[in-house]
Amino acid sequence: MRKDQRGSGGPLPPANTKAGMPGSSGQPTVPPRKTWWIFVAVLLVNYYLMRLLSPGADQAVTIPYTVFKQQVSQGNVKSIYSQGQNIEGQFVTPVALPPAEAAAPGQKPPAGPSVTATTFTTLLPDFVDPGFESFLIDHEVEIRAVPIKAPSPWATMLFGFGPALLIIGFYVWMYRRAASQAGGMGGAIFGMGKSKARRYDQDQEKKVSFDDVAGIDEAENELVEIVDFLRNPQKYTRLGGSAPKGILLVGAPGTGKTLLAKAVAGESNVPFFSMSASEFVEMIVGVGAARVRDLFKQAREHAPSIIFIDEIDSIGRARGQTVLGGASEQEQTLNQILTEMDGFSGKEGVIVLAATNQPDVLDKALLRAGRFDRRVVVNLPDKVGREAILKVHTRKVPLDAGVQLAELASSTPGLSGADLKNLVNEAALLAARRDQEAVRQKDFLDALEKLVLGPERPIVLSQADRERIAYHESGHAILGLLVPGADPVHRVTIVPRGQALGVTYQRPATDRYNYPEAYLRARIVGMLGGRAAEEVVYGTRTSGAESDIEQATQLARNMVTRWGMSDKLGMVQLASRQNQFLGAGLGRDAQISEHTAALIDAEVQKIIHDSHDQARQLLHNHRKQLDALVEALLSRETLDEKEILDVTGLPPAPALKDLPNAAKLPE
Ligand SMILES: Nc1ncnc2c1ncn2[C@@H]1O[C@H](COP(=O)(O)OP(=O)(O)OP(=O)(O)O)[C@@H](O)[C@H]1O
Ligand SMILES: [Zn+2]
Repeated sequence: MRKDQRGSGGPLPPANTKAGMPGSSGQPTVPPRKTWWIFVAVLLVNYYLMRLLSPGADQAVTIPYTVFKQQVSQGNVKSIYSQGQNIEGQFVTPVALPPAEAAAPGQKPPAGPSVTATTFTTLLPDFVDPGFESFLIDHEVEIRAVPIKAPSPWATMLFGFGPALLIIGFYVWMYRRAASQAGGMGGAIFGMGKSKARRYDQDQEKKVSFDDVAGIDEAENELVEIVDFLRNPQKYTRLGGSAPKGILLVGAPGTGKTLLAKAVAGESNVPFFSMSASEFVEMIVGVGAARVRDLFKQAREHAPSIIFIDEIDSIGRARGQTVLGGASEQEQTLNQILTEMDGFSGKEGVIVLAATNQPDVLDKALLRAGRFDRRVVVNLPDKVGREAILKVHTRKVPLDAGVQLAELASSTPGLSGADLKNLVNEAALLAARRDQEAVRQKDFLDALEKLVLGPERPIVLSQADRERIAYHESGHAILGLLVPGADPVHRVTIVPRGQALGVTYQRPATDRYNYPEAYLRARIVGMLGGRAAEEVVYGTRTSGAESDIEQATQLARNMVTRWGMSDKLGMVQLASRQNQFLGAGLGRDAQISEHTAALIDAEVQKIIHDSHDQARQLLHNHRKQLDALVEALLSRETLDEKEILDVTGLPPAPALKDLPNAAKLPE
């Protein structure tokens, strides 16, 4: 019950957000942990190189003063260098020393055979004899001014510049990685201002045509003209006209805006430069503008061509209104785009397509004539559209004869093209896991459930908890059958899924574009049915109604503040309009007085209160059916539409149009 969610269609509470879409934007690369290991390895290699390159460093042995004097008198010491009492020197011929005498400084004498050494160190005793200097000169020992163990010039250089080189190398390498991950041309360190735009025309296999786009015909039709222009520009420019320079594709996430842009390129057979607007802007000021310049330069060189800028809202946000810092960089980038678009005449044959799902935040300057003055709205697909999209994506999937894409399309209102693609993919994976040769309808339905409600969650619940959840869900389901106008109940389950401990899955029978007040009230009554059932049966409350309460309140508030459905407040706009595509509120709030705010709260409470009473009353009157459904759920866990009707003996809820007075709910 905790966070039990109810499937719902249409844009009321956003029915579902986009699920599992492949991310289309190149995120700035963060060095992963692995990188640091490589860095450490490079340091180690560096260290060992040093040791190799500094000669004699490890062969020098410490010898007693007596041995040193003995070697000098034998004429076997070539040169020495002294500093204070320390003397280091070189033998003429290497000397084999017994292990006890040949100990590297600070180390225990090595065990085993004697050590052969060419360099040595020793310590002068305090009482060194006065004739020591002439003794050395007599035996032709060179007294040097520089240490014998001076590192080779190579080592000096490495010591001096090594760390700096290493760090520079590391950054170059990181930068290249980042650039290549962003899919880029020009990954050198000096290529910062390069656009990193991807060209799609080159790999023919990935070429997209209008055949791959389905269910968004209006948008497609508007772009057909563009394709024609790109194919033979002369036809249009002959009489002095010029093509549109910029077209803004506007629509919810996953509706196929990118796909459409690619299809335009594929159909017109011109190079397609694609870049996500967020990729323009990096931390360094001025890079964005440079990338824009480079992108447009490339496009012009390859004209006729298409530039596609995804997520343009991330830089095209009205200037001076950015959320966080970085405004000036973003403004520069935006200004550069405006300059570039003003710069070409429209006869070069470069067309700029841009996509956004927040058209209302865009800077007005972008939308002026001669820039993105055409706007193509890409809507969520309707039932026919969804079927067409399913057809496209099942082209290469072996389907069982029993698969009915039309039926699937009607139970997926609110899903975008990307969602549907994902659905087909999940179903195919499921069928493969079930060792089938073809994908069956059931695989699609199970995949849909997983997609909309999340994967099953294996948690163990006590018998008492299960019963309580069963009552909660049955409460929703029974009201879905009783309240006229309620959406058909497709499924009830007490298998925990995603966030939910149980789910009642309701979907409108057809796509809805306009919501009668009675329908909205029926929805609220149904949403409150879970808690109401618990109250009727146990007389106590649990926290399990949280998301029901949230959704019902939101809906009631919209009725009052946006849709003028409160008699007390009337048709006054009391809340800002929502973003059509994201469901989030728009920036500017409607101005309301404190008095009005209090009235709104009272009206919202009244709707909720009345609906709650009604839910409790209806369930109280149908306790027998409620108990029957709970019993079936406890033994079978999941029931589909037909089973629900069988178990309860209730007919499906009557449609609103069958009622004499649709605005009022029956008692
Ligand atoms: N109308 C459609 N017909 C066929 N496939 C579609 C359609 N819409 C989306 N898809 C599938 O979904 C994928 C993702 O869609 P796309 O990236 O074009 O969406 P978008 O609108 O650009 O989304 P976003 O706003 O998140 O960038 C496409 O590659 C395509 O496979
Ligand atoms: Zn609930």
